[in-house]
Amino acid sequence: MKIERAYTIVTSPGRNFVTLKIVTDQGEYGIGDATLNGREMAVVAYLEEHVIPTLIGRDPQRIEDIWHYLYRGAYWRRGPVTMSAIAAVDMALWDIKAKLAGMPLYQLLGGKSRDRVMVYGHATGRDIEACLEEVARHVDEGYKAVRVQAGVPGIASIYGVAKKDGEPYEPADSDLPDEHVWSTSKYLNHVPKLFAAVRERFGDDLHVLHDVHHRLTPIEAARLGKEVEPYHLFWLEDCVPAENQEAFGLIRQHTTTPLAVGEVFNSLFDAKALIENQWIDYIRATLTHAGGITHVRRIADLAGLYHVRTGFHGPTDLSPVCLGAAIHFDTWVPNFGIQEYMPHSSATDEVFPHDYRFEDGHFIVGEKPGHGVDIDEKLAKQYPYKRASLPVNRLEDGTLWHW
Ligand SMILES: O=C(O)C(=O)C[C@H](O)[C@H](O)CO
Ligand SMILES: [Mg+2]
Repeated sequence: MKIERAYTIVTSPGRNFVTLKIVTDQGEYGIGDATLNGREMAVVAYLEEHVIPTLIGRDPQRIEDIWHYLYRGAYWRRGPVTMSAIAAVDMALWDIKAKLAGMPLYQLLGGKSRDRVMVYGHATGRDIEACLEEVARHVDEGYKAVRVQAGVPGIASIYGVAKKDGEPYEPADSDLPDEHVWSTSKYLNHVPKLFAAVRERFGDDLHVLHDVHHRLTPIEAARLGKEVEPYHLFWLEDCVPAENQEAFGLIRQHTTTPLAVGEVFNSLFDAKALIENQWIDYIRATLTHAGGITHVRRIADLAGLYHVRTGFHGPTDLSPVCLGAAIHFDTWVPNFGIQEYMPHSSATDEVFPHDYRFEDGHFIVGEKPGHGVDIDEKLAKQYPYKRASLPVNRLEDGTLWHW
């Protein structure tokens, strides 16, 4: 069996997605998600110019060999563009292999470790009351875990809060980057009130999560972690930028609030020290940005040695292909933690038919051979690409800060 064709499909049913399709000479095909929010066309160029030509004629069953050919063979290793391209190839090849085996992907990985996969939804509001209403809606819809993000008085536009209450949050909302203004002190003085209000209204059993989105220094994160301990968060995410993994060691000395990090990671080496020193509790690197199933499986295995659990990134800027494959992975992986879930638009779900389903705060994995997600190429063509950029963030004095 040989790879006969491979090509990228760029579609934008409300937001941009990049999908790689690999077709064998026996007619079987697989698809992978190659979406890198705000940098989509960089991955398309890398795939079309430097990856796809090297795939033609290869045996699609040799997943591990192809992975190393694209990783070691690239010379310029790692990085979000390279690893998203490798991930898309890897996801498509696992899809093909599972289809050839006539089994759902989770069976190929090792079978079910659980019957359903707990998710967390996104409750956002321009103020605490609006956010509580969104929490209530999620609880009514059966969610057992909710991420809470609310506006902060004195900060005009903040990460994770939709422009209009009740609308989904879409960060890539302009052709060129919007500029937001940030105040750490206003945020730190306000956000503990959000968690107090959630616990007051919804009690102790609801899993509550929060995303700081890389904006604090280690000692500020230590202060926040300590202050929110009475509200026993499920996790505090991306509390500091994680290039310097040791920073989490300082935070860890001050607080028992569980820490999650890694949605921007693209290889095991971004997380190795964090995991081996048990500086974190959840690793967020997911299939599309961290080299696919072949590599993320290794991250999860290392994490499992150190009581670190998976908590895959899962916003609407990862396509249903990534989500579908992730649910198979989540169903298998022994050290599963939780799966992020921002429902895609109905237009997106039409372009990407899938067999996973949401039920009572959990995902139920599908039983179709492969990862269970397809792409309607004819429909995809109706949604042309339009550049969309993530914002940048400045402090009140104009310093370019972390977004
Ligand atoms: O879903 C999350 O936790 C995020 O932080 C979302 C990111 O801002 C988003 O994926 C960037 O494209
Ligand atoms: Mg995040």
